[in-house]
Amino acid sequence: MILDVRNLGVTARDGSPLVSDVSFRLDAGERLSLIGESGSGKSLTSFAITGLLPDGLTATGRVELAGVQVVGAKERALVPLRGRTASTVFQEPLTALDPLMRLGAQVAEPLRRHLGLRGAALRDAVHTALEEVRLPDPERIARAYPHEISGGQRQRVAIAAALACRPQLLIADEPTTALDVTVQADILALLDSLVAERGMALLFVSHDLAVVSRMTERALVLRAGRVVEESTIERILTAPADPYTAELVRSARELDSALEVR
Ligand SMILES: Nc1ncnc2c1ncn2[C@@H]1O[C@H](COP(=O)(O)OP(=O)(O)OP(=O)(O)O)[C@@H](O)[C@H]1O
Repeated sequence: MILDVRNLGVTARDGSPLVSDVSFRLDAGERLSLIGESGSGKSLTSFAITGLLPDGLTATGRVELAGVQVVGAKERALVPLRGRTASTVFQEPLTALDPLMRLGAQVAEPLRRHLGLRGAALRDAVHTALEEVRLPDPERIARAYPHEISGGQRQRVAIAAALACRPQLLIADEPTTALDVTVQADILALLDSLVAERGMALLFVSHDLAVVSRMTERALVLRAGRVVEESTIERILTAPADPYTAELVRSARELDSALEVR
């Protein structure tokens, strides 16, 4: 098992609960989505897995990542896991990328830190990482700054950096929400094939049922920081057990049919 989350809680500075009693497991190579409306606790749950909660928030319960208990761990114990055991791809690639640093140097950073690569070996590994996310002209991209390439290309670079050290778990937090729809489909296809080729586990965070059904077969539905349902996507779409899930499905279908009549 790569990830075992048991009774995870996240509390705010004033003690109010933001996430409560969330439990799930992921085996090596397994995929799961976290779905729910805005504010339901999807991102906080995914941040807690690598110990990256925003300042002032506290996690309780257990998160075992490749056997390491993350909740309460010292930062020193978590740094070797991030980018190596588990990596996160965020909604907005600019949060992961430094605007003032050449893209090649940013992809190089995890390769240097975790794998100790230097010189020509490092350059080759950066080139390979950029090629693997199907970026044309990796040499040019490596020399460019984030603002010099498109949003879709930036997300590809962020994915290259996240996957450069071959993590066992990829956490994708709304990875296509900030992108144009046409680019969205390409990025989803890329993630899907990389996860499959490398046998990675995937935790896919999204509010969009259409996107989720493209990426995973199972989902955990969150509402107000609690799990309301864990089921196959098929079951969620056809026979949602919880009234809230039914509502999510209904509004997704409404959106769909609104598009069809145009
Ligand atoms: N740094 C913070 N301090 C206090 N409350 C926070 C903080 N970050 C998030 N929250 C609150 O925690 C709850 C869960 O937030 P979270 O970001 O996990 O939701 P989400 O389901 O990912 O939604 P979205 O898709 O909008 O990001 C929300 O009510 C949010 O306002």
